[in-house]
Amino acid sequence: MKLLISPINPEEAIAAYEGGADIVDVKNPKEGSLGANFPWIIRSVKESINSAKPISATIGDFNFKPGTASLAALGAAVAGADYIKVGLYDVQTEEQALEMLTNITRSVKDYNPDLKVVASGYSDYERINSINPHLLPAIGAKAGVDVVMVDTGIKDGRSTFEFMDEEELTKFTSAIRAVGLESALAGTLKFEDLPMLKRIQPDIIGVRGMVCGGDRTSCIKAELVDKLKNEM
Ligand SMILES: O=C[C@H](O)COP(=O)(O)O
Repeated sequence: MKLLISPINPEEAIAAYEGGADIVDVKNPKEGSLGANFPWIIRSVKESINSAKPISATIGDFNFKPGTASLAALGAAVAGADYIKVGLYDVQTEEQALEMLTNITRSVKDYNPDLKVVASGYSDYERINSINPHLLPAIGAKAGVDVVMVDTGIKDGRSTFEFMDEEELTKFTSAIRAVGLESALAGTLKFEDLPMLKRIQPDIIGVRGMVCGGDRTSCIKAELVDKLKNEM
């Protein structure tokens, strides 16, 4: 399992890197679960760790706006992101998800075919009226994305494990693997979830709150990233 840590600025990015993050994921929680940060923050995060690790950038919790999302995805790519992550937030149908992901992927890969696109659904999709994440492996494969993920849409302390149990998450990651993509799990993960995560074996786990000491509005602590990396 690779460890993706979500800092909001270069100082936190350095803590994530020093603690042993495998992917440094720039986001802006003020704009939502997968809120986008500014291009200059993405660039300065990349510079702060001397491009020593891949950079991921979220482009937002999106409703059905394929053009806007494609342009945002290109912006993240130009700013230096290696992984471009989109949240299908207010996207309800398979057709909408496919149109979003196909255009975002084209936008990113036309710029640089080596960059990776991450399609994120939400474990709490029912409470945000979004698409069921179990539909995303097939749609993601058809659209040409690289990683399929789940996170929580509402950051109110409830974890992905409250919405999808071990059996369901195992089924989700297996379906992603079966179509040849990488899987990522996130959403208020905690240290005590590690045994279950090890059994599920996603390719990537994504965290913020856990390495801020439990409060995601606080800041990332290198020693907690290090502890997590060791326990993984
Ligand atoms: O991509 C990962 C998310 O930022 C996870 O944040 P969280 O652990 O605070 O839910």
